[in-house]
Amino acid sequence: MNAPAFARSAAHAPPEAVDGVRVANVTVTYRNGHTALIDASFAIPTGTIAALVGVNGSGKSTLFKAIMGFVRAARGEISILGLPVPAALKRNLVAYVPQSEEVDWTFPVLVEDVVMMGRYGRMNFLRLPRAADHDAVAAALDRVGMTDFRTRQIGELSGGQRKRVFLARALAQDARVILLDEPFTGVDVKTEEAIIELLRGLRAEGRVMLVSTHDLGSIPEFCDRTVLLKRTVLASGLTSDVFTRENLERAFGGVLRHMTFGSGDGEVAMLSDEERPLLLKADGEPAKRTET
Ligand SMILES: Nc1ncnc2c1ncn2[C@@H]1O[C@H](COP(=O)(O)OP(=O)(O)OP(=O)(O)O)[C@@H](O)[C@H]1O
Repeated sequence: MNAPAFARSAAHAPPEAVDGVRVANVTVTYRNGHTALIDASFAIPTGTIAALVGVNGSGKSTLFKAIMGFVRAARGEISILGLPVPAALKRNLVAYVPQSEEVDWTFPVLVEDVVMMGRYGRMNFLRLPRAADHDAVAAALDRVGMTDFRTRQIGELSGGQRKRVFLARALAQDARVILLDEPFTGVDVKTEEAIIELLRGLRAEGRVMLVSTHDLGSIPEFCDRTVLLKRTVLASGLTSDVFTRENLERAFGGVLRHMTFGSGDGEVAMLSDEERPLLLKADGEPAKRTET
């Protein structure tokens, strides 16, 4: 895991290397002619939590859509565990945990039904769940601590509980690659910690989590790798290598609030586009956050 070879760009990785997710020279153009991603390349090994970071409109959702097969790459290739996207989707290898805004919460559906959707890919067209499907749903709900809510309407849950239900859907599917779109928005610190702990457990099982987030401050704590996007991949690799002041300033330009405290060796810069700022020491290394 985390062999130095993976820190190199996908374009330079040896062709025989099988990555969790490998994006090579991908360009995506929407029907209206807008090119949202240009020549994007990176590779993430299995057993990794990777952050996908960039300003609004930098192409994070577009990249997710390309990995999910919702939009086609005009150029380049995406492979998942060494398979092209259609083959990976057919094997139920990829799951998506959506942003809250993408879901119609008034739709009357029970928590256990949402989680059962993760099993659809394994059922025939009648979608009649078998014992194994019910067992997988129960295990997934248990793992995210939502068993007691299984017969509740999804619309009755809090933001953090909804996230956990969609994570349970990905677990019921037994996805090897899980794409999480802003998993911490509207989630309290305790739930965020619980989700991070869960992601660490999934990493230990060799899964890949690609997490789109604006929480710069929490990324060094739980994401081993980072992909910095700005219509293309500005940098990718180990978070400690990618999270430099220079890279972040290139990715965020004037968007970040930027303050400097102290002077000389004790100087700390704060970069933030959200409520959890990233602190950088004078040497450019991320500073440890202390909880208040
Ligand atoms: N269906 C579409 N048709 C045309 N252009 C689109 C479409 N979806 C997104 N875009 C454009 O592509 C660019 C990248 O959008 P994308 O949604 O991937 O950004 P993002 O990084 O996910 O942003 P955010 O942080 O706001 O979610 C934007 O300029 C957006 O306007």
